[in-house]
This record gives sequence, C-alpha cells and structure tokens, in this order.
Amino acid sequence: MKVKICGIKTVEAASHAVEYGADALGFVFAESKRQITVFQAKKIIDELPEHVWKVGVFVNEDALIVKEIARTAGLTHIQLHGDENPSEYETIGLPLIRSQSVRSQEDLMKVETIKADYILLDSPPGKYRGGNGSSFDWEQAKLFGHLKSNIILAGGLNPKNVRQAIAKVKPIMVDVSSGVESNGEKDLLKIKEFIYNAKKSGEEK
Ligand SMILES: O=C(O)c1ccccc1N[C@@H]1O[C@H](COP(=O)(O)O)[C@@H](O)[C@H]1O
Repeated sequence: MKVKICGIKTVEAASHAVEYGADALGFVFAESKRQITVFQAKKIIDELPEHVWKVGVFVNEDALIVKEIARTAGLTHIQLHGDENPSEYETIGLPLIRSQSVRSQEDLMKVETIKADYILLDSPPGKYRGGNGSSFDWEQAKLFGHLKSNIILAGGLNPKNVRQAIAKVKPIMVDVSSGVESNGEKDLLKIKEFIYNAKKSGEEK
C-alpha cells in the first residue's frame, strides 16, 4: 500500500514522513490553509530523495502556470482538484492525478470517462475544494480498487480508520491531510501511525 501525506509545509514534516515510509508528499498551491509558495515548496523538495513523488495540488489553475510551478519547484506529479479537463494539462508531461467527489454510484461511473494516470476518490467539497477532513461512504466504492488499478483513496482518513477504508475500497494508494494534524499543523506521531497502519494492511499493488 502506497501512502501520500498532503499539505506539507515544512522540511521537518517532509523528512519525517519520508523516514516513516511515505511514498508521496503533496504541496498545495490552491486556496487552502495549507497553501504554500513555489519557493517554499522548492526548498522542501530539494531535500527529498528521488523516489518520493512530489505532488503539486491545484484547483482550476491555468495549465501554463501549473507547468511553470512544476518546473520551478521540481514537482513529479500534478493533482487536479477542481473542475479541470485533464487533457488540457497533458503537455506538462507529468503524470496526472484527477480528483472525483463521491456522493453516488453515478459519480463512480464518471471515472470511466476521466483520462488521467490516477483517479483520486474524495468526499464532496467543503470550505475548500479538498482537505476538509470529511469522508464519504466507502460502501459506495466497495472493492472499486479491484475494478481499476489506479485508484487513490482520500477524504477524512486518519490513523484509526485507514485500515478499514483500505479493506473496503482496495486502493493502490491512500492520501491524507487533515487526519495527521493537531491544532492545524502536521503531527509527526499521527503521520507515523497513519503510515504504519496503512502499510500494515497489506494489499501491495
Ligand atoms: O489539503 C488541502 O488543503 C487541499 C486543498 C485544496 C484541494 C485539495 C486539498 N487536499 C486534498 O484533499 C484530499 C482530502 O484531504 P483530507 O485528508 O480530508 O484533509 C486529499 O486528496 C488531499 O490531497
């Protein structure tokens, strides 16, 4: 099971997450309490090992701006978390992760039409387009990861529920932001516990 820790804002949180086994780190360039600048992201990314995915999270940002941010910061993956058409971002030349809110089976049927390298299942937007700490009914997406091999599960995950979520949906990767924070900041113990619990639930894909 692969793990992405999103909303990274410090070298300390990034380096500990990698030490605990994170496969991917997310840097939010969209409107969010976790938003960082391209230069803050670059400073962190410059310290990271090559194998770790450096994922830029964007909401309805112009493709040329995304490309420039990706080049400057050293991103390896682009997460589109708004209403974007992924085909407009293909020329960036990086793997694309497209979010899909899950309210119903109809939402899951839309996944078939999305042309992206990875599909990220998330709860519907709250105050921000993502990172709101609320989960959707995983029963809706039961065993969806067995139907498609590129599913990332997100939305309200935390160290206590991640194993149950993985068992239900069978994703290739889990993604968390709010669930590994205390008082609005990344909590190193929660990050460690989340990664341990996710990796322990097996299902290497
Ligand atoms: O993390 C954010 O602040 C954020 C802001 C805007 C778009 C996406 C964002 N993060 C993504 O949201 C989901 C769910 O996060 P949470 O665990 O429920 O807080 C996840 O995919 C993050 O990558």
